[in-house]
Amino acid sequence: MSIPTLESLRELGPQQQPTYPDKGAVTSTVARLEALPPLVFASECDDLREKLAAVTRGEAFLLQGGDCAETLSGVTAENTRNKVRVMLQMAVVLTYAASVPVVKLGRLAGQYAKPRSSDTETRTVDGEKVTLPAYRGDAVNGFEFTEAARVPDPQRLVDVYHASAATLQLVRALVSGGYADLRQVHTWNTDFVKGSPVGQRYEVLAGEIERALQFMKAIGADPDEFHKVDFHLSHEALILEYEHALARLDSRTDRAYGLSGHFLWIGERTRQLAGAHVELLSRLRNPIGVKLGPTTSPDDALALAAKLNPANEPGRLTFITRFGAGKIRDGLPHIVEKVTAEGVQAAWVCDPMHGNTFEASSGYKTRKFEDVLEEVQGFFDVHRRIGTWPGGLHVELTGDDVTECVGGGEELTDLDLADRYESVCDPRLNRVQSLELAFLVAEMLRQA
Ligand SMILES: O=C[C@H](O)[C@H](O)COP(=O)(O)O
Ligand SMILES: C=C(OP(=O)(O)O)C(=O)O
Ligand SMILES: [Mn+2]
Repeated sequence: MSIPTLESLRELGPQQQPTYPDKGAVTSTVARLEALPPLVFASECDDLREKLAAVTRGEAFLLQGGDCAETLSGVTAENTRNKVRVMLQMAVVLTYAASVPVVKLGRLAGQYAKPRSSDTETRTVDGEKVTLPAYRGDAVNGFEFTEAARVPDPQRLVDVYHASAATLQLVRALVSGGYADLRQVHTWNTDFVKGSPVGQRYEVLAGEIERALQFMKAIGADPDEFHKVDFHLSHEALILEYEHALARLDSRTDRAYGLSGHFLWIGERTRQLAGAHVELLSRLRNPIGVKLGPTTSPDDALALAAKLNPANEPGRLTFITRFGAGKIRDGLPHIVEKVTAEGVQAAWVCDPMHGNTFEASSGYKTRKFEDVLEEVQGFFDVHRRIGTWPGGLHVELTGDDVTECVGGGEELTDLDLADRYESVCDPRLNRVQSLELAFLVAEMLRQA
């Protein structure tokens, strides 16, 4: 299938796009991006598609996680390593406690553009109400609350490309250079997390794994799987100029791939069947996802599957449901039932974050750990009742000790949010909360 032109996509009236004041600068940025090499390889996307086919068949579990919004200034070795590390710890917990292979997928190296519910943001500055364009992610404009920062600048797309390349390079080094080797299972448990109750629980599990590895070594078994780990990268394919410029024909097969990341997803606000995002991703060969919120009808899901995966190939399409803790038990079943009854091949993944956001009395956007957990439990219960496989978890998390979501074992409250609230968009689980979630989900998985 050919790649549609950028012009034809723009004619579809895409949602959630920046309004760039300087059209000439957009044209030259797109030309620059088109000339740059792809960030990932088509064969890596194919590998991930195979792994997601195993998820679709109920033979593996997907762990997808990372920031709501990456920032250009956040591209440091420490920040990236911390995110990879918490994902590795969570994956080990899930794999070991539930005996299920875990497919690891970062919301990383490209997650820089944000859809917003309002085009503007109003704050009180020096006693006066000031309204400016909303922050739409570092790919679009600056977070700083000034008129100048909030003007969309296409040059940022090139900055995002280079920041993603740097992140990718570091992730590849961490993954292939020994850091992700299973024999490092103890060394991932460091600093603040190590002393926490969940860190101690992890320590016990890591000890068991180490003994098992020593036993394997003693009997002469040392499979490759202990030394290397697969880790793929994903982001929401939102800004058409960027995604289109990095859509390339694969020389092996002459098929089009979106080579800005391995897995691309379509957000809740841009999943219109006749919209530009669905059109572009329908032409790309990557494994792709679509977020499904509480307004989705079973027919919407079927139509999306028909358009995005006409060959009904397992691994190609992942539905990421994000209903909210109070809606999932009523809203999800009829979608899963109808999609399953029609024989549609799709992986089902739970995003327990985006339906559970609220504003704390302190004004911070937050989520309750208990709501996150309740949505995951609802997701597992629905799939168990229908007999379908709860294929994975999609979470906003960070490897740092932030205070953005309330609750959890540390019992963070509204009053704690100001201590270390660093997200520029949605609140993320911190490292302790992430690990706690992994243990709780492992228990649900064991029962599934
Ligand atoms: O990450 C998702 C969206 O960009 C985010 O939830 C939008 O939040 P808003 O309602 O503050 O715009
Ligand atoms: C924008 C996001 O989610 P959704 O499209 O589900 O609102 C997100 O994943 O950050
Ligand atoms: Mn988000």
